[in-house]
Amino acid sequence: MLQKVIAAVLAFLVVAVYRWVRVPAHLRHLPKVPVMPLLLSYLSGEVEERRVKRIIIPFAQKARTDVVLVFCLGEWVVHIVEANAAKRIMEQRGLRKQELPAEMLLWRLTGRQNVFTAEGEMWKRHAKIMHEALHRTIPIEQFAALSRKTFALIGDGGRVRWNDYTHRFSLDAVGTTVIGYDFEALDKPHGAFVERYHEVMAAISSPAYIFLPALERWLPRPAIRDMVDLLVEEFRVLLQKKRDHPGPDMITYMLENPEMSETELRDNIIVTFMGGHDTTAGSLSTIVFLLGQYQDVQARLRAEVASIMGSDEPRLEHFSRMPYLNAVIRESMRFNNPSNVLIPRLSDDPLQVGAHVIPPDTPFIINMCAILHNSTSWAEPDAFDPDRFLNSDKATADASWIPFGLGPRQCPARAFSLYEQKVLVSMLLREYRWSVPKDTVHHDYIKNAFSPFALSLPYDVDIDILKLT
Ligand code: HEM
Repeated sequence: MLQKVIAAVLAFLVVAVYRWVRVPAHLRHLPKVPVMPLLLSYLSGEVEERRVKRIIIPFAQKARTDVVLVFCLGEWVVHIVEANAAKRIMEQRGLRKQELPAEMLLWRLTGRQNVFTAEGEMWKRHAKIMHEALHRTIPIEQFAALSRKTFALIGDGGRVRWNDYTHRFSLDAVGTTVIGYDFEALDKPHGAFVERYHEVMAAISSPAYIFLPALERWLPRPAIRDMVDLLVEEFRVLLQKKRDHPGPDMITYMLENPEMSETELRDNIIVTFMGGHDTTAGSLSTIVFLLGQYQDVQARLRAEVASIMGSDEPRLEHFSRMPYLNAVIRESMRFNNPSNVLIPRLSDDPLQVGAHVIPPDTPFIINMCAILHNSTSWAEPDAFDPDRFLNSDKATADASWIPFGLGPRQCPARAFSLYEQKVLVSMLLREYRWSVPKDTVHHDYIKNAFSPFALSLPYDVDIDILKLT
């Protein structure tokens, strides 16, 4: 009897799983990444970047395709893995971001009335204000002041956990320049606000709740919800303070705009805060790690910085005369691209990609990680080689370099973030020399922490740093 029950339960489970992972009829013409390795990867909590490099890229290469079907969050999603195909698609009209599951706690934090999630007229209004605010000036002096503050903390050097500094640096950079509020992350790493933010993000990032958002209904987390609400309230208070003490920042600029409602203002502060620091921090962790690993690149870059900037304060015009710095940053952002995938999109119309047609209303993802490591665009994609942005491959390399996204919704803070990185890296090179310890955890490849937004955030980036005399 017991055997029959077990057999029935097993049969039921097999049928349920088969139905769950079965490709719908209208997508069966597309090359499908095998589902079992994907499921094992999700279950093991593997980060997006590894999954793409280990499973998706090899499959696409073998199948010689620019389009693959990937099972994710209970549905089949089309991934675009080649730069030209991605560009053509993102220029199409009638694209919209797919709404992620409503249960996700993330929405309680960010709301939905912000430039990141809005569509149509609301998005145009928000994007215009954000674009103007971010392009008024590039706060080079503020980036330089924060770099000096970081060096004061590092002192004469020794072994330094660099990713900790990059997070504090980039949080204060976005705080003081965009939001107009000093979170004092460099001065007070354990300040109440910063701690609460990290706690909330760790809870939101729980892989189980990311891959099965319905858990939020089945196993609700009231204590975490309260913490999220408290954080949202802190952002509201911050907005009120900005009303009373306006300054030369993006939030003041938004407040001057009569069309922005209170909720829109608050939601935009939160997404700018979130989008504005982890990405750049991840990138700065990668660059400095790679410069520590490739001593020849570090020495060559230091020589360029010395010849152009000397001992001057960094100025905008210095950076247009530093092609190698530009190449190193581009190559680092390609090698361990900070943001791996764009938010899934839907199209009202069928989309033609080479020989394949993506039916209307099918979720598709621009897989930036796969594109930035696709061997049709990049010779030896797994090698760190800044010269590819300077030599005869430069035109192809520049055209396929898409870490800030594509189309009208690409990152409005691209220049802001690149200058933030250029200032810190050039000043660091003038101040210090560094190397990677032999026992680094990143020996075979750069290890990134799990991120609910599929970011590449290297952890435990220790460097041995020495002050130059
Ligand atoms: C290395 C640094 C950064 C990277 C790699 C990056 C990457 C991206 C990407 C790929 C997108 C497009 C997302 C999509 O279309 O699905 C995006 C959008 C966005 N980013 Fe960034 N970003 C960075 C820094 C920043 C900073 C510093 C800020 C704010 C100060 C910022 C604010 C935004 C906003 C508001 C959007 C939404 C734009 C829209 O939907 O119209 N980003 N970013």
